[in-house]
Amino acid sequence: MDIVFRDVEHRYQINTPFEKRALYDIHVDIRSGSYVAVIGHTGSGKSTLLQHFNGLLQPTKGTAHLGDYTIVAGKKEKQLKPLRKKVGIVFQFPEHQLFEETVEKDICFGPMNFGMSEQEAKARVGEWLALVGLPEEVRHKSPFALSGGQMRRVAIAGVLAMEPEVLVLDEPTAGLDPRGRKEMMDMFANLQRQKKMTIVLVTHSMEEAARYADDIIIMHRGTIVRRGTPEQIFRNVDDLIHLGLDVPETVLFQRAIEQKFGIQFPEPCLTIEDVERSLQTLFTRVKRI
Ligand SMILES: Nc1ncnc2c1ncn2[C@@H]1O[C@H](COP(=O)(O)OP(=O)(O)OP(=O)(O)O)[C@@H](O)[C@H]1O
Repeated sequence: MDIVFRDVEHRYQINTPFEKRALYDIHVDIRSGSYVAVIGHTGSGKSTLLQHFNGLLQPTKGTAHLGDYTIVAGKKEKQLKPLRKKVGIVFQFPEHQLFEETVEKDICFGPMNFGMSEQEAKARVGEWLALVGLPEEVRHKSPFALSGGQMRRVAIAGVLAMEPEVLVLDEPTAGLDPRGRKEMMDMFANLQRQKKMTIVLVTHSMEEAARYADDIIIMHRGTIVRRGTPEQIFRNVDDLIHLGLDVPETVLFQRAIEQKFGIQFPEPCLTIEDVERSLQTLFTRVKRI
């Protein structure tokens, strides 16, 4: 399903002394099957934006087209249950929302709530555990007996069990160690490829955005200020620094070497593998001379 926002604004606590405008005139298209990273400072409106993707929040101005749904400001859309199934949101620290006695019960909760029989849900638990890289043995354990990373995988399996078309991830790797982060990010990349899911990733990690996304949105004070491929976004280092954002270390390395030696790398270095390839090409050229 495509997501298309036209002039979407969101104000919290409207008509109260605490009224706060968190989104201004958002105009955005997210194509089905794409992998979009949303980056921006704390308070720039990322979480507010993504809660509009399944109607948890509704625009206070403008229109949100979410697949077959059109949510128009001022007309409270009530029949959103099917949309919630199509767009799965994994909130920050999703493991805090686990509550059942066993992993199996926790994972089955969502699909059963959406009408799947207990028998079918239980029969598919093994498949959902495999999707998030957990062994069958954890099925009958208490989720609270697992490690933090495993608990997070259980929570994610519960969202995947609803077979969403769009998976929205709000800082899914926060608090994980580097290895856990990489495993989790690779898992989402595989899901996007295998299941043709759309992924919207909110992250503070420029490295994650550069490596995994094919499209980047930068938010600043409730608006979208930049949009482009990782190559387009990270080409403009000064612009990112001006916006107060980090730049991947590999991009800074490339820039420092290019400036110091007056050379140009053959390709933008968004990942360590890009650096390796570029250096190999450069050294081969030097050897020939
Ligand atoms: N329930 C609320 N009531 C009032 N204001 C809110 C509410 N939730 C968020 N805000 C405000 O809206 C603005 C955008 O917040 P939001 O959480 O969307 O930003 P964010 O970019 O996701 O931040 P973070 O990276 O810290 O999660 C902030 O100024 C925030 O204080």
